[in-house]
Amino acid sequence: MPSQIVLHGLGLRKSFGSTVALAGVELMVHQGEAVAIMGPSGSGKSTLLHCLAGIMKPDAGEVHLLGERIDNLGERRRSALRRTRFGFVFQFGQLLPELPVDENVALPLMLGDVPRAQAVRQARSWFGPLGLAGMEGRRPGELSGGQAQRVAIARALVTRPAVVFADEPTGALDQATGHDTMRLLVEATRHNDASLVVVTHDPHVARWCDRVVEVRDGHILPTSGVRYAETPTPHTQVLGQVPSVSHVPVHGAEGSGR
Ligand SMILES: Nc1ncnc2c1ncn2[C@@H]1O[C@H](COP(=O)(O)OP(=O)(O)OP(=O)(O)O)[C@@H](O)[C@H]1O
Repeated sequence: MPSQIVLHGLGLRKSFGSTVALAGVELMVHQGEAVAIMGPSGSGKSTLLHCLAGIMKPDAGEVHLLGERIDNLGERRRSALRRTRFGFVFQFGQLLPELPVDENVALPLMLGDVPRAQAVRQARSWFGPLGLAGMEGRRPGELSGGQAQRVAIARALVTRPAVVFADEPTGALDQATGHDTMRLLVEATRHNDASLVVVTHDPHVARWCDRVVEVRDGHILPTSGVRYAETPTPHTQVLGQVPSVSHVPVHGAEGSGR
């Protein structure tokens, strides 16, 4: 069971004009834990993710990463933190269309001053385990939606982040592909001891996670957040054709330190 608290948001409040998006939220995420954030449209899920990830400053409350307060850092330091300690997977991958996909994965390393050849080598080590062998030189437009999301997963993990944030990572995929993508996302983050915070509407996606929290009108429901079901969660089962991630590079292979 994970024990160390990696990410802790407390008393988080955020309004947009008269719209209260977050009305005082507390959420703790433990090391290696996968947490799904669910709730109706407009309930505050993305705002919560953005506040936890340092994309947005809350109006009140605090966010701590491994015990250090991060919400009050200036934009430059929050940007550096997002690049080095966090990984992101969005609904539409958000890969750079003009770059081959190995360079897309290598980009966060290069932005952190890892030499290009080393960054690309490190990036390529993710392709086989994620079922992308042979696709390193393709452009994002030459991939299927599921393949593009696997590239996005590699890009999110290549810097050895403490936490991966995913906002509707399967929202643009059919159900079977979404299922496989979610399985890879959960397995690969866990394999690298990273925590995962995933916003989703889809209960099938949420079932892959260790814990589900329900957001309503800017609050986390007090009844949500039940941990660790007795029954095996789907990530422990053998499912379908997607290659195992047991050989995903642990901590992204050589190079940059946490
Ligand atoms: N930049 C913004 N400007 C104005 N209002 C915003 C902004 N971002 C979010 N909101 C409002 O804050 C509330 C919460 O939005 P948020 O995007 O967090 O909800 P959500 O649960 O992620 O919704 P969805 O599932 O539809 O993506 C909504 O009423 C939304 O309209």
